Amino acid sequence: MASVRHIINSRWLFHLSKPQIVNSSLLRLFSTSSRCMTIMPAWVIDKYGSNDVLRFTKNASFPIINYPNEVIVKVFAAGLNPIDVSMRGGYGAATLSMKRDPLNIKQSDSEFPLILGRDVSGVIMECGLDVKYFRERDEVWAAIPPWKQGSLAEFVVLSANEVSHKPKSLSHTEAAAIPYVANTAWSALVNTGGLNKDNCSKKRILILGGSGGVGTFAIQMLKAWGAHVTVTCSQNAERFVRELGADDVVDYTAGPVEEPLSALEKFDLILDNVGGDTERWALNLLKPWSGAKYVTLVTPFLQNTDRLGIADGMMQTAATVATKALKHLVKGVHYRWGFFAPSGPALDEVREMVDAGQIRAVVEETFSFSQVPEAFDKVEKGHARGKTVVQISKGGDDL
Ligand SMILES: NC(=O)C1=CN([C@@H]2O[C@H](COP(=O)(O)OP(=O)(O)OC[C@H]3O[C@@H](n4cnc5c(N)ncnc54)[C@H](OP(=O)(O)O)[C@@H]3O)[C@@H](O)[C@H]2O)C=CC1
Repeated sequence: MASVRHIINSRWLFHLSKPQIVNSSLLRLFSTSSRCMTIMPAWVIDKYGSNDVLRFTKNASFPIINYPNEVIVKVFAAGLNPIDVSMRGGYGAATLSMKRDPLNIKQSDSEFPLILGRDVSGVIMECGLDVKYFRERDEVWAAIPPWKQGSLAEFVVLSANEVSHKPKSLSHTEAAAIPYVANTAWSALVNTGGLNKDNCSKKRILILGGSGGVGTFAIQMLKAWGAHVTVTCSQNAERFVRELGADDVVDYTAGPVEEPLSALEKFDLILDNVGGDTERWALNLLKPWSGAKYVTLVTPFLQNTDRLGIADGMMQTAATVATKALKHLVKGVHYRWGFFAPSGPALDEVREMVDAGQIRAVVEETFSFSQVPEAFDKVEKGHARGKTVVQISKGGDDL
């Protein structure tokens, strides 16, 4: 399925390489039907700050299909992630603003009003003319890149290559709990870590921070692929992560976690969802000279560009990662940074695992569209046990 989609969508590259040929008078020609809606309800922010910058409006700009490979999705449910809380406070603004497509933000140079929310489950309302893999009324799920307007709104526009058909076995609320953490775990474990369903069966994987969004997904995917999975989490999450499939569980609240971990057989890959001082000891837990990798999701990349500007921030980042990679390479282990990467084809593969009963959605709490500030409060307090989801509009099968 994914390969068919790759072939079909290779046509997009021509159009995407020439965005300058698109002008406003041509925009409507790219979509299969005309629209009369110009505004929609959404939660927006007009400046960076704490929860009080969140503002509900009925007059947010309706998304427009600016490129022929785009689709408009009516949002039934939106998942929240720690990055939404960070972006509300201005995290990544320098880099993300640079990546924002001027055709997909308002005519002003500003990113505001900005719509947060990175996960969506909903139904396709409109397709660009080059979209072959999807049709109007298809039920879909997707993770929205942080440089695009988000899903805390009634509609969102996405590239078709970011979108995937939703698993039939999940409600929209459940489906909205998966795409962002799935695309992140996939990028870190598959693209960066080199794991796949065929090479995991004899591998020992350590997940630092297993009880949150990324961890709960990663445990299930790795167990479906036959890996042995060790997890660190709080003592009160032990049963929860074991139910998801974790083989060994180490309580990080009981004392320095590196001591019990070093008593275990060494690992082939470590996924670090915690950061901080973990780098000081975690790489010693890998099997040296065997291709073993440490992949951390907690990187200073966006902080560097926020603090130093794009050019200096990127130079600082490159220098930091190169120095660390070299330092560990001489000890026989690989040091890597992992990043979220939007991918509809990866979600196609995840859908198959979900519909086969190998991965379940872990929804910790749901909120209504009027409760978005409360949902942010929940995520900001931390101690996640799975995902927080906002139900956006009536009409989904579960709403
Ligand atoms: N680089 C990238 O592109 C991306 C990076 N990330 C980053 O990855 C990290 C994980 O994301 P996500 O899973 O969504 O976050 P969540 O907030 O959903 O989960 C974090 C989990 O870690 C647990 N935890 C906290 N401290 C420790 C510790 N010292 N040891 C073990 N567990 C701990 C928390 O529970 P408790 O405190 O109760 O123990 C919580 O369950 C975040 O820092 C996020 O910013 C996420 C996505 C993309």
